Amino acid sequence: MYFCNMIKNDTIIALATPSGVGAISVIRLSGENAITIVETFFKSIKKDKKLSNQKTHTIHLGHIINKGIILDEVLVSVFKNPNSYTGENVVEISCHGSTYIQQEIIQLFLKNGCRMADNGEFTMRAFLNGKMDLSQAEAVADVIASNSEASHVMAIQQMRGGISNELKELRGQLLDFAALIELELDFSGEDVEFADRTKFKELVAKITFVLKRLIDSFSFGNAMKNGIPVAIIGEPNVGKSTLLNALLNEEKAIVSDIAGTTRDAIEDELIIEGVAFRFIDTAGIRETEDIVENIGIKKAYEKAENAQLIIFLIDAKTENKENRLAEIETIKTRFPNKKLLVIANKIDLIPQQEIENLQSDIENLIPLSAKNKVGIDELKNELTSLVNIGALSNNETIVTNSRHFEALNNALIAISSVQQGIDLEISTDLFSIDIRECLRHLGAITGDYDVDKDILGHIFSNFCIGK
Ligand SMILES: Nc1nc2c(c(=O)[nH]1)N(C=O)[C@@H](CNc1ccc(C(=O)N[C@@H](CCC(=O)O)C(=O)O)cc1)CN2
Ligand SMILES: Nc1nc2c(ncn2[C@@H]2O[C@H](COP(=O)(O)OP(=O)(O)OP(=O)(O)O)[C@@H](O)[C@H]2O)c(=O)[nH]1
Ligand SMILES: [Mg+2]
Repeated sequence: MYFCNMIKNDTIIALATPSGVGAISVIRLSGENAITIVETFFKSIKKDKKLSNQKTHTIHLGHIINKGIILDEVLVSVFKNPNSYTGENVVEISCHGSTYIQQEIIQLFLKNGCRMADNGEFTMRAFLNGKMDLSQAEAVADVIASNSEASHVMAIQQMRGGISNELKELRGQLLDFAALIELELDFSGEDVEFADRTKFKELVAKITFVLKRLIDSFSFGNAMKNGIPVAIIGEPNVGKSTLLNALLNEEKAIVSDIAGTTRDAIEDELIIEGVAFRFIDTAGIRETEDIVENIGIKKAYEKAENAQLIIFLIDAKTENKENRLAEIETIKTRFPNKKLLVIANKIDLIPQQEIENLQSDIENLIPLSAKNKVGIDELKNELTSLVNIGALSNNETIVTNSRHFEALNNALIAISSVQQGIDLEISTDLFSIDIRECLRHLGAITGDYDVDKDILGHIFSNFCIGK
């Protein structure tokens, strides 16, 4: 149903700026009749100036007038098919930012030949009219959502065609080979070879290489986009919630000297040096009969399991030093594949000499006092150094979209079958199907190949209105 609207080329309208009061609001129309609809109600300050006679990419001052009543003084921008964001006729009306004016203007045009745009419908039209490919259109939503330098860099790179450029040429070359190999099949009686086998093998190897690199980039890209999850775990009362609050600079979690204060995991995001981290404070881990606390402890382990980084917090002041070393070992064996940061909290309670002893006992230990906010900056530095953001500055394509990730994996499976076919020297007609399969998955990323209408509807429904 959602999509039914979308395939029409009627004229759509939406507020392009946030709803609410602002200095100026922009109302955007797109479609065949956008210019003529606005023209009916727009009176230029220049005598006899008609919008439909104006050149594309021009701006005009005048008034929106309905039945002799001036609604507002506005600036109107005209974009003419095909030279616009959507590729259709587009008009943008910059009016004063009162919600009353916004609504009156939108209502006026709704009564006169427009309909409300669905979420993402402007960008969907840009895609359907060939202004951008599907992965670029998807990146528009990421650009809008980006809230850190890292997620912004990746989204802009994608919007400018990162993954598309990387795949376009390879897909084109594979398509050529597919055609040649299928041509050979037509001559199957005769022993002809149109497709150069050596070059074909090189291409398959190259595609495999590029796909693997893109697939590998996803876990990094995904973490950068959504924030790197950092679980804070440790025994009750060691100061996990205090640390969360100190990092966020906000009293987010309840702190008390009662062991077992935190039950539910508490999360919040913090951007450090342009990278988003998602800190997760958890229930203190211990043996207990308390049912609710036990649920919290189980959750703490789950959070650690799903995190990229684990902060294991210990109390700097303890009688039982052996026990503490054993605990660190237990955490290391329980989460062998995680980056683990061991932090000793409450150093304000012990003398300097003991801090140094601790550091020589425990490798890479970070000493701090969460309560007094001592050592927090050192922890932040450590966190950023653990995240290798080199890939970002190298301008490498990083996959952040799970739809692309899935398509890349499917393409890799298909190209691996092709590779197997080559290795086993089986007849080409048996693996030409796999070549087509690979092409199909690569094409799905850029929208060059039969992307399901439901998938399109799904992709664009996640946009905000007016985009
Ligand atoms: N006012 C306004 N600002 C905006 C947008 C918009 O639609 N309106 N954009 C919306 O996301 C972004 C800019 N993207 C745009 C991309 C293409 C065209 C455009 O008119 N393209 C034509 C002509 C290019 C030219 O010759 O200058 C074209 O592609 O043919 C406009 C905006 C961000 N800022
Ligand atoms: N002296 C000192 N006390 C601290 C420090 N950090 C936390 N505390 C105190 O330690 C007690 C426990 O702190 P919490 O942050 O609630 O500890 P927690 O690890 O979240 O405890 P649970 O939620 O019960 O697992 C509180 O009384 C804090 O004020 C510190 O750096 N120095
Ligand atoms: Mg707590």
